[in-house]
Amino acid sequence: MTGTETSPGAPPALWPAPLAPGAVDATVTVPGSKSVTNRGLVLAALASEPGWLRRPLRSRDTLLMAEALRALGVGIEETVSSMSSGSAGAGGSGEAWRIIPAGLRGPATVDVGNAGTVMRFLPPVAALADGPIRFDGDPRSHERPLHGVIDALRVLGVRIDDDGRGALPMTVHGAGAVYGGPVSIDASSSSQFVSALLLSGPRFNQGVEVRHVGSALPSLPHIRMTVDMLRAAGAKVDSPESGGEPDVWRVTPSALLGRDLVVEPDLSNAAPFLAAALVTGGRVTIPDWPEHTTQPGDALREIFTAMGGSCALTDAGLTFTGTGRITGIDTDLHEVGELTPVIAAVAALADSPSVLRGIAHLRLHETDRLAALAKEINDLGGEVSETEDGLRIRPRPLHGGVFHTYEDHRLATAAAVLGLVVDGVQVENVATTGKTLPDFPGLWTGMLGQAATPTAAARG
Ligand SMILES: O=C(O)C1=C[C@@H](OP(=O)(O)O)[C@@H](O)[C@H](O)C1
Ligand SMILES: C=C(OP(=O)(O)O)C(=O)O
Repeated sequence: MTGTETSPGAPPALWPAPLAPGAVDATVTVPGSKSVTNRGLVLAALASEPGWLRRPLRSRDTLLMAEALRALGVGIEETVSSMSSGSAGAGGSGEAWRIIPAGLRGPATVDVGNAGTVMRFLPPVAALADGPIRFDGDPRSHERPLHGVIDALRVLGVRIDDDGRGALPMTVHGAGAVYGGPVSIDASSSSQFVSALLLSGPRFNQGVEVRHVGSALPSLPHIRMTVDMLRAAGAKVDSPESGGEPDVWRVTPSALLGRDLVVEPDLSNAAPFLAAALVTGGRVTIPDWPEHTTQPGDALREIFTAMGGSCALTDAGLTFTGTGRITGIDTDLHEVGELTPVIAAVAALADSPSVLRGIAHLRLHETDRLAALAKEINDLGGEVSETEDGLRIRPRPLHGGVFHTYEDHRLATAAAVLGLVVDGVQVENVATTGKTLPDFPGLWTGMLGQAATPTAAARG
C-alpha cells in the first residue's frame, strides 16, 4: 500500500492536498501519453511485423489495453531498454514494450475498465479476430456512448450481441475478417468513434470510409493523432485536412509496418503541473515537450498564457512561468475538452470570471464533468454554474473541505491545484489518478519539494 490506495470495501481515502510552501520552481518529468500509447499498441498489434513502443505510459488505461490485446493473442514483452537518451526520464524509465502481432482469436474477455480508448478502439480489432470477444468494464463504462462503434460495425457486417442500448456489456463475434467500406456515424458525443474505425481500417478488406453526420465533432486533435499515426505506420489515409471532404476520412486497405516509436510525454497530464506555476507565481519545466505534436495538451501554452503566465520552449523543455496573478478566460474548449477540469480549477482562483464553452460532451466522460466540477468547487465556496455547453466560473474566496472525485483522474488533479493555495482541501480517492498518471501524489510532492521560493504570505 502506498497510502493512496484503498482496500476493497473500505471508504475511499482522503488525501490532504499539500499547500504550496511558496512559488514552485521545479522540473517535472511527465509520463508518456495515454492516447499515443494506446494507439501505438493497437497499430502495432495490427501490423505485419513486430514493433517497439518506448517510454510507454504504464497506467490503468494502458495496462488494460495491453492485457486485452494479449487476450486476443498478441505478444507484448515488457523490457527495460538500453536507450541512452539524455532525457530517458520522459517515460519514467528506459522502459520499452516489444509488440509481436499474431493471428487474433477468441474466445476472449476484455475488461475495458473506464477507458474510452479501450472500449472504443478494440471492438473493430475484435471483429478481425476469430471467435467471440466479450467486452465489459466498470459500471460507468455501461453509461458511456458506444453506439457509433456498434452501429458502424454492424453496417460493415459484424455480428454484435448487446442488450439493445448500444452500450456495454456486449459480445463481438469476430469472423476473422471485416469486409469494410463506407459508413456514416454521429460522432458528436466522442471523437473516439472515428478514431476506432480508422485505426483498424487498413485491415478491413475494402478499407473504410467514415463520414461523420451530426453536430460538431469534439477533440479533433485526437483524430489528427490517429491519422498521423496511421500514416507513420504506412497506411494511406485521406482526411479533411489533406484536401478531402469535410467530416470524411478514407483508409485504404494495406499492411501496417512495425514501428519503433518513442511515446511523447502526456501533455494533458502536464496541465496540473503547469497550473502550479500559474497559481503560485512560480516556474515549472516539463522536459521533452515536443516541438510539433497532435496532442491537445499543447494548447495549454496558449490557454495558460492568456490566463496570465508566459512560456518558453527550449532544449530543457517547456518552461511555464506565472506571476501569481490569474486572469479569467472566455474560451471554447471543444477541441481540447480533456483539459477542462484543471482549467476550471485555475479559473476558480482567477481575479475575473471565466466562461468555458463547447464542452457539453464532457457530461459523458469518466463522470459528468460539468456537474462534478460545479458541485465540488461550489462546496469549497466557489460560484460555478453549468451552461448548456459548459461552465461559468465566478471566482470567490475558497475554503477547505472534501473534494469528491467520482473515479475521475482529472477531477483529482484539478483538486490538487486548488489545494496548492486553499488550505484544507482533502481529495477523495486520489488513487484514481492511476487511470493515466502513475504516482501522481509522488510527482506532486516531488514538485513541491524542489526549491520552492517562499512567497510574502508564506514568509509571514
Ligand atoms: O482518442 C483519444 O485518445 C481521446 C479522445 C478524447 O475523447 P472524446 O472525443 O470522447 O472527448 C479525449 O477526451 C480522451 O481523453 C482521449
Ligand atoms: C475522457 C478521457 O478519457 P477516455 O480515454 O476514457 O475517454 C480523459 O482522459 O479525459
